[in-house]
Amino acid sequence: MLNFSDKLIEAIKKKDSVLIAGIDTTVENIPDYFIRKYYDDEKNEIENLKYILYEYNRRIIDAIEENVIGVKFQAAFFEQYSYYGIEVLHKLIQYAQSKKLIVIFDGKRNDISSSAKGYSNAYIGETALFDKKIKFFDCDAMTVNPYLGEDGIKPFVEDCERFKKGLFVLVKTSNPSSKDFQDLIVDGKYLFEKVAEKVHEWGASCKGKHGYSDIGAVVGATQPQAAKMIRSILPDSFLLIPGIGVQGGKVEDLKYFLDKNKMGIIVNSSRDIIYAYKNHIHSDFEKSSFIASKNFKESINSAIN
Ligand SMILES: O=C(O)c1cc(=O)[nH]c(=O)n1[C@@H]1O[C@H](COP(=O)(O)O)[C@@H](O)[C@H]1O
Repeated sequence: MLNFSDKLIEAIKKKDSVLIAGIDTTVENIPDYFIRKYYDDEKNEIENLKYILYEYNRRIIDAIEENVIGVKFQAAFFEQYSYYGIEVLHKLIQYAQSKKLIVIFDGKRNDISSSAKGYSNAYIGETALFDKKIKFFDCDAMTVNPYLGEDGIKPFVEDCERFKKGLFVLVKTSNPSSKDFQDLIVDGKYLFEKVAEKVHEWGASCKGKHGYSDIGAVVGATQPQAAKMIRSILPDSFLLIPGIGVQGGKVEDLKYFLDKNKMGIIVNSSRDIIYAYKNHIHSDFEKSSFIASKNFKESINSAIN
């Protein structure tokens, strides 16, 4: 079985893309014509939710799959619909896996180690159930929050080693308030630099055959200055870069995130892809998302090659 970092590298080469589509769909943003077509008055809201939320995202995945290496599912968008949403998430993860896409679970999870282990079991590891061990979600990677420190991260790192999975630790996030804590000075360094140093340490035991670590960092596209500093601390980690487009991150700044081989990045875009129909690219939502993802892939490639 390939390490996560090797899987990423192979997918990037095969598809000539570093693009990840963020599946962050809410029902109110699904086009009216789609809802009118599929809403069944004979069924209740929940049954309609489950069908429409699944079907819209499934079709988006079909439309964009040749332009992206994977999908990132943001848990909040599914959790807001209670366990009905989680059921849809589970089905969509399986669908993306059947298409050989890389699946990232974005829940920014963490807790004390015993609880962190439960999150890790669910999304990248396995859960003991009677006399069996079950891989419930079996995603390729997940996002984690480092605020609790090393003992909260270790259960995830151990599962990465054991199951060849990946982690993306929040190092410098894309939002304006990321400065509140992440830019505090500790021992003469920014706190995000300290976190990056830890990510480097945690990743030392999980390296793939290409020499990249399976423990990566989340660095917002809106943070090119921080990215330069983080890259020097993390020369062989993948950076997951969200925040391009709607949040103000620019494709031209991606060069600051690259490693010495001009690699080591994956770039997420959510709303600009899943709701591309709102930009009137095409009358059909699937074609709109296809065109948006293709344009995105190409503009990223010309900015980083
Ligand atoms: O971990 C993330 O994915 C993440 C970290 C971060 O710093 N900023 C950030 O926007 N994200 C996620 O990336 C996605 C960005 O969505 P768009 O702004 O619509 O492309 C959302 O799912 C966010 O939750």
